[in-house]
Amino acid sequence: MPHLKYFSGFGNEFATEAHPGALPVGQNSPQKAPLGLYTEQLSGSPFTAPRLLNRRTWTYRIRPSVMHKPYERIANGMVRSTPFNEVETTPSQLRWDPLPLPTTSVDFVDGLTTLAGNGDLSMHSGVAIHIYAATKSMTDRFFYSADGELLFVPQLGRLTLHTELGILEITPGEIALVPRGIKFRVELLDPEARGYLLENYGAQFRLPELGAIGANGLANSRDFHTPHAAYDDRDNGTFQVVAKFQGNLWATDFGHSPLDVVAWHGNYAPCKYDLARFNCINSVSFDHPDPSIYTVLTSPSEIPGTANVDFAIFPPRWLVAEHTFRPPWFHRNFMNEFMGLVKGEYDAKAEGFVPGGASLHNCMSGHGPDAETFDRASNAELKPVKLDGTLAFMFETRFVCCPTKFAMDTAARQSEYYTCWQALKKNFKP
Ligand SMILES: O=C(O)Cc1cc(O)ccc1O
Ligand SMILES: [Fe+2]
Repeated sequence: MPHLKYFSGFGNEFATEAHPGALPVGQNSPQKAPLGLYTEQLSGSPFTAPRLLNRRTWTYRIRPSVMHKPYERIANGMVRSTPFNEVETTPSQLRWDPLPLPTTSVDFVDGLTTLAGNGDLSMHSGVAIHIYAATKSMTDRFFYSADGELLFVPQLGRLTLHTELGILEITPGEIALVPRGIKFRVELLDPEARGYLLENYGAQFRLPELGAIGANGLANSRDFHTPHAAYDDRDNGTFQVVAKFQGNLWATDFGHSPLDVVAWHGNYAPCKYDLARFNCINSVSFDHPDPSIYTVLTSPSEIPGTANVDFAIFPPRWLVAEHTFRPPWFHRNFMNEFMGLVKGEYDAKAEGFVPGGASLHNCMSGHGPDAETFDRASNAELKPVKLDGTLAFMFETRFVCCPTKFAMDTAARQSEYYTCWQALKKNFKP
């Protein structure tokens, strides 16, 4: 793989050509596009979206995207979509071990398993939470979701995402965003890959407002990286494109690689971000702040402050709060919390929440530190402590997250999860 080149900045206007002269100058659709290319616009928002939210990219490609046979339904495998009503959603706390890696040769698409979701994709609201687990690269196979944008959170194994607009390499500790509709194939750089994949049916992820924090901090725009144009000029054989459309998988054959964009300009493009760049802000006086302080990206809804989904991380950080119970407090929330762990340990759980695993605490369901953590943190000497070698994250969403039947029935579900709180003692001494 040649050294990959990226632009810096979140949601910027970029212009890139993989071949000199491929990008028209001063206009979008010349009578004849340069180098015999086809012009095609890809809109990620309505044409009339306000400038701040308007997303579109002009592509100059070897063939237009329309050149393919009709799509036909293929099996959905373990992929699920709205309505998430296979089982009645329990108010109980749920937790899972990591899903096992495939023992056979399975690519990213075939290795997708949906754990939970909410909302209504046809109404552009809610999310689906999938786990990917793959042992094989996609070569002549491509995927896109018309249902939502995709947020990759790798936990095991490096990936190369070959997208229509360029190539991104991501490693555990980094994330990638692939906008709705953009085709890609996933190559494995290691023998096995596993991670979390959030499908966001709602408004596109953006950087959160910083309010009193000011002009800098949390995830800084310049640390998001968008690839330069790169094209694949293969037209020997068949190239299967799998579309996720209205909750179902459909497939068709192209006579050429759909990743044939030689040049593009615009602001609707994939990007990646190294979570180690997150400028983490925390209490330097007392008390444990609300986890909104850890928001990397937000997908707002029409109700102020009520995200369709927030992506928050719990990265390595110093804990210095005085006269404070430092781990997360016991709580019951309006919002619904799906958590995953990329590496290390999470400070609210002494055991059982392991890398590749997941937990789900839905609306108003009590949760917080397990008994061992409560005991330890209540008695710990409050010197400065570095929480290191850890990376947990949360998909926090306004709607109850409904587990799939698979998620409830799988042997990976920890049916004894509730016991981690049962040893909490009565300490009340009036
Ligand atoms: O572990 C959790 O439940 C997530 C979480 C973390 C935190 O620091 C405060 C509140 C919260 O819900
Ligand atoms: Fe919580």
